[in-house]
Amino acid sequence: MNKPIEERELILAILLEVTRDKVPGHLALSRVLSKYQYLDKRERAFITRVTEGTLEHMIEIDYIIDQFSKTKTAKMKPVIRIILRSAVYQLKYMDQVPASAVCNEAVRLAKKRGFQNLSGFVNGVLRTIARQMDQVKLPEHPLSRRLSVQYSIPEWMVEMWLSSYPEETVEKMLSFMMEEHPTCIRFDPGRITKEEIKARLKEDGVEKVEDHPVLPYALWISGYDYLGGLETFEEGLFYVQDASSMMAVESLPVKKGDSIIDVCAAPGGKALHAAEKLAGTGHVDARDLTEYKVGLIEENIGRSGLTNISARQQDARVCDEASVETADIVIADLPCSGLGVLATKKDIRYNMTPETQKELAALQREILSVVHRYVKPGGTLLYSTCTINREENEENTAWFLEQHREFALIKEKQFLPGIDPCDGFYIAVMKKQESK
Ligand SMILES: C[S@@+](CC[C@H](N)C(=O)[O-])C[C@H]1O[C@@H](n2cnc3c(N)ncnc32)[C@H](O)[C@@H]1O
Repeated sequence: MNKPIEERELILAILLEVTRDKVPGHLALSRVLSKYQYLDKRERAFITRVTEGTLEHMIEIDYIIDQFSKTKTAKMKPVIRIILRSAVYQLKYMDQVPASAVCNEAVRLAKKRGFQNLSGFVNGVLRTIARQMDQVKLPEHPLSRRLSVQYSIPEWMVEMWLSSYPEETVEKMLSFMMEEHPTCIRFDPGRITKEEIKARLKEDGVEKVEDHPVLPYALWISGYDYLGGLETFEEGLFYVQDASSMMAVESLPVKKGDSIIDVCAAPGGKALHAAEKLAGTGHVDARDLTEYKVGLIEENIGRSGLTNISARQQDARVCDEASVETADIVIADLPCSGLGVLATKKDIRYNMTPETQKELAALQREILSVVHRYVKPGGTLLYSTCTINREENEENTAWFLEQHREFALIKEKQFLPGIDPCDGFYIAVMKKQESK
């Protein structure tokens, strides 16, 4: 079997799922990698690099294609558009693949997918781009358009951030979102020491393991093949979680014996972290909307070996009367637009819209209006999101505090990627007054 063609067919299938069917990129990719286990390390790396890279640079790539093609990318057939996009990514960003091979494989794939009539078009556009790539200039004005093309972030997002943060901060954020970053993991120091987990990761074939600069139980790992294939992962010796999420739980006054409710817990990152902090005491009640999501939390609880945490299905918009004033801590890590994690989830930027953000901000208010009631007098409410958008973050917290004078803001922080050593993330810790 001719391997290069097969890899490119898989890349086409993944990118179609993501761009046409709106399947999250990391899911589409990991499904293919786990289905085609026989692919070797190099092939898996190629598929990962081209799919992630194409998604990451898609606005820039479309801009390049549109300079040379009479039919603009927006008007192209989805299969042809994807074939061109992934080929242009290889031409621009992968020196090790010869330009002629990129063009030939793209033409061959177009024919194989039944577009014999467009193979000349694919060939012509790609060979022109290969010859003239160096002459492509970024648009100069306005600034939002230049940054949008340069960093492949939709212009409306760039405009939103430029209206909230200085230009220099926005450019640092955008630049961070384009870079490759190691995977951040959390281990439980109550279960394994840092030296032991580092040694086990090395045995598992992980090439690089680094200490996180702030959190003693966080590590950055890179140079591994497939995470699900690592023994340390199977044994539940670590949990993949960005440091920003860890800092959310770190900012809570967790004490032994506490009763904690996490109202939107799946897949369980913060709930498990909180349960670890309880060190075998107290209880974490981890909830989510659907049975499927509860299953994900249960899978992670099973791997963790923790016994002071359980999962159940509960719609956070509906008040669970039995929980009112029962929790020392309520974690409300709510569904959000996810713009803080664009460095890892490359496709969110293309699926999010200002309208959806507004709907999410309203949903967050609806959930907060219900779940604050679970906090005991003197207890704590954590509101967090993994996004960078004042409407979902600071404005929602201000609105909540205005409505609920019994809560006081203890800590508020917007982590910014490229500025803080983590993804973009928002935390508001609020304390409920003691009963009179
Ligand atoms: C940001 S994620 C939570 C991440 C989680 N806290 C962690 O650290 O792993 C938001 C979660 O809210 C859940 N969700 C959305 N609407 C919900 C609702 N009405 N009730 C409960 N959970 C909901 C989603 O299924 C999703 O799992």
